Amino acid sequence: IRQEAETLRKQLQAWGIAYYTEDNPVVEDFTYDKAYQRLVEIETNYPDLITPDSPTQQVGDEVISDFSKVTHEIPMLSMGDVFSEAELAEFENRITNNVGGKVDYNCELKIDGLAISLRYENGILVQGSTRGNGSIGEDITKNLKTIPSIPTKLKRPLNLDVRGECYMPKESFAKLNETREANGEAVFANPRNAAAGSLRQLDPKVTASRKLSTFMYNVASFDPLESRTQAEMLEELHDLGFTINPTYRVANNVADIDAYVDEFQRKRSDLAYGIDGIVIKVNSLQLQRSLGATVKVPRWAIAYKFPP
Ligand SMILES: COc1nc2nc(N)nc(N)c2nc1C
Repeated sequence: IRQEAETLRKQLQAWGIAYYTEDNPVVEDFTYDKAYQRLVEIETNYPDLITPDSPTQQVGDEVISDFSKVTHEIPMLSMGDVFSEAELAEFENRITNNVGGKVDYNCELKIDGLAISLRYENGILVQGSTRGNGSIGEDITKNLKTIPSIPTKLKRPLNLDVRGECYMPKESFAKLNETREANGEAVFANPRNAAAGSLRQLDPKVTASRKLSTFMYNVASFDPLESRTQAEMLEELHDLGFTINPTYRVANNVADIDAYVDEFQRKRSDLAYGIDGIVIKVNSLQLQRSLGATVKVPRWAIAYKFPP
């Protein structure tokens, strides 16, 4: 029993380090939980086997492993997905019927990264967080402040929440995995996991070393902005100091949307970052507001997903 307790302690400690500091779980949560429960069972029956360094004694454990929580005043929505141009036409039909006429759309690349929200007060970055479940995310302000493309001070003293995608460029991803492999560490499966793991680091210096970047695409503003359309909003974000993805394009009909989709399905492998599809949004912000959202997704936007 003493030997079993010792082995369990060593395993849980090694797994805990990989999970909490490398954010790179080397075992399924289930395996970790089973071992943890067995150790608790042994220590309950044989208290003299409890050691101060046992994972069951590290009360601070849950603190270092968890970031403090952030409530999104304006929920961070996800989006409905479509997988064919026929479904895309159905989306456009729904909008036309709902609005009672043809509208313009803004087409944007769907970056394969991690959704983040940046909170500015009087133009100063005061908080940065992950989407989480849409209403409650994790406070990763310190980590986000290490990313060069995120302005800590805006060109205007505005109060706003800006949403966008944090991603790891393909090249940084390849280099990171080369280094990890050379150091005998587990490699990340894809740039999205690498970005997520790098953002959820407890040590901002590790985040800073991962060469992350951002494309911002949405403003949940508390101060009125000038822009009247999605495309103008992207330009306004750019003028405020954010990095936006310049490939966006206004489309007036389904044929133009299909052309954009086909173009970037072809260009996908040449891009410096991963994309998992295209986002098509009603361009008029006033129409976006009047179309509104369901509990989980906006009615005025759809994601056309590429095959993996
Ligand atoms: C309006 O909501 C959204 N807009 C988006 N736009 C782009 N370009 N990429 C996304 N991943 C995205 N995601 C969401 C939830």
